Amino acid sequence: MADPILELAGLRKSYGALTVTDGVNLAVKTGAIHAIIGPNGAGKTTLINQIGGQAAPDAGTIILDGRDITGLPIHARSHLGLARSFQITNVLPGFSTLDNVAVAAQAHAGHSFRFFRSVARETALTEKAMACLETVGLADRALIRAGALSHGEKRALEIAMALATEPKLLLLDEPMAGTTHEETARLTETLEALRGRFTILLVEHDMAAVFALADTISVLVYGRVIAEGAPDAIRTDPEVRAAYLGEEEIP
Ligand SMILES: Nc1ncnc2c1ncn2[C@@H]1O[C@H](COP(=O)(O)OP(=O)(O)OP(=O)(O)O)[C@@H](O)[C@H]1O
Repeated sequence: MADPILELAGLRKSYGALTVTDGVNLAVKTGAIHAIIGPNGAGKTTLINQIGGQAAPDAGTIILDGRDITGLPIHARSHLGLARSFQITNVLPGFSTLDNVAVAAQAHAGHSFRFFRSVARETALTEKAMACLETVGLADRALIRAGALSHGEKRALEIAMALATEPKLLLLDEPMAGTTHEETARLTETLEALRGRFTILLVEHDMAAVFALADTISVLVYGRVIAEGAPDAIRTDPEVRAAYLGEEEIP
């Protein structure tokens, strides 16, 4: 596979006496679906927060597409192609599903539409937003108020809003959280359809989804990557199974 789009080297972070990221090295290959799993409190969200810019590492570097982004603010990372799925709280419930995606596209790429006259600009944004909704299977919900979508549909909408920013790397922190069994299956299909078109770094507790989707799985325990590899290798790794005793079932 191609060069890594994301490289973490010697990343460290502590909260007081608690070391939450303990020398993490990680490379996400372009075009891959790369999952990070680990027991509760292993430091997965803290790691994603450092990549997204919501938390600052104490040491180490974060390289996105060859550029050191370690000290950059969130908006600069977003400009360089890093997208984190919007939280449901960022969805405007009174706006249509389509308009939510159009607003995300406009917010990110407003300047690239500046040469369009307003009607053409609106058409271009609407077409782009519609394409993102088609990608996540929400095209038939385009004109419905976002507030009226089901929980699973809102999660799909968040992904569409992130896709509208044309990310080089999409960070997904627990996209299946709170979804029903059917919604999880649908979201798994949605993410499967993104394979090869987008590079995804996924934190997810739903092990069936992770093992179905991931090309590579990194296992984080107490802030360290204890194992990394293809799902089949991770599934049978004795250290991984020991770390998961009493936690989620590994399929
Ligand atoms: N802002 C903070 N201040 C202090 N401690 C924190 C902070 N954020 C996280 N922690 C602690 O760091 C540890 C790792 O938390 P984190 O949320 O990154 O783990 P996680 O692997 O995402 O957990 P989960 O699977 O339960 O979501 C936990 O012990 C948590 O209590």
